[in-house]
Amino acid sequence: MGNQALFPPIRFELPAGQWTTLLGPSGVGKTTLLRLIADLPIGGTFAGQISGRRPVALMAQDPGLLPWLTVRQNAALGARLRGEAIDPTRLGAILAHTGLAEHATKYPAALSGGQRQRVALARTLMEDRPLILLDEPFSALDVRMRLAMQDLAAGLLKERMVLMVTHDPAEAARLSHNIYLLTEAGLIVKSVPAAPAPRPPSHPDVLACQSALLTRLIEGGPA
Ligand SMILES: Nc1ncnc2c1ncn2[C@@H]1O[C@H](COP(=O)(O)OP(=O)(O)OP(=O)(O)O)[C@@H](O)[C@H]1O
Repeated sequence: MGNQALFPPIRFELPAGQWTTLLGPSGVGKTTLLRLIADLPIGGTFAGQISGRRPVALMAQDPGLLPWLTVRQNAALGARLRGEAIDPTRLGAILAHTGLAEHATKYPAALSGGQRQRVALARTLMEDRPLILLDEPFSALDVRMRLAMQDLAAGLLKERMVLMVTHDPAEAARLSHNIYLLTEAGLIVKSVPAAPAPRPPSHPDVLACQSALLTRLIEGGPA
């Protein structure tokens, strides 16, 4: 950004049908990377190449709900903006699975932060896109809800190409097929547990992966 590069040249691939997770210190450029992939403006210039772009759904850090629309209308916003028919069965199921059915007619101002985040998740899950970008999608949720939403997203996005940014090593260890750590020195590939995702949070391999990530994040420093 500005005259200074955020990080040195990096290269990575997003395999289809896999969940790829990006961790790293605050301000290193994770959101910028998502915005680049989504072809959205960034606060600087980009030198590089992104190949094989696909139609994308981005769930940003800020839920970005429209205050004059209800939960139900916000969740279906993508189709509404494109002038497409909304599948009421799919919408009803996603609102039910995200625990929002009873809040469907409320407006964002009447929701908690976690409920707002779930509306943003519901909106992203409603988007039938091959590439899904998630920026700290579960950060505002309590532990039980977080696990439930992780399982829901992992199930609904199984066939998709997913790139998630998170600060939570436990989340990364549970959900990922590939884990990258972005630092000022470059991109570090981390190993993932062998068990199929989503993995139980207390599985020994998940705890070991979580611990290794935590250690690396605490240590910081160059790759
Ligand atoms: N629109 C912008 N204009 C100028 N600089 C920006 C802009 N957006 C982000 N930056 C800067 O670019 C750097 C990377 O920001 P980015 O949001 O990608 O970090 P991040 O790794 O996602 O951080 P966090 O974990 O805190 O969300 C930061 O130093 C930030 O201040």
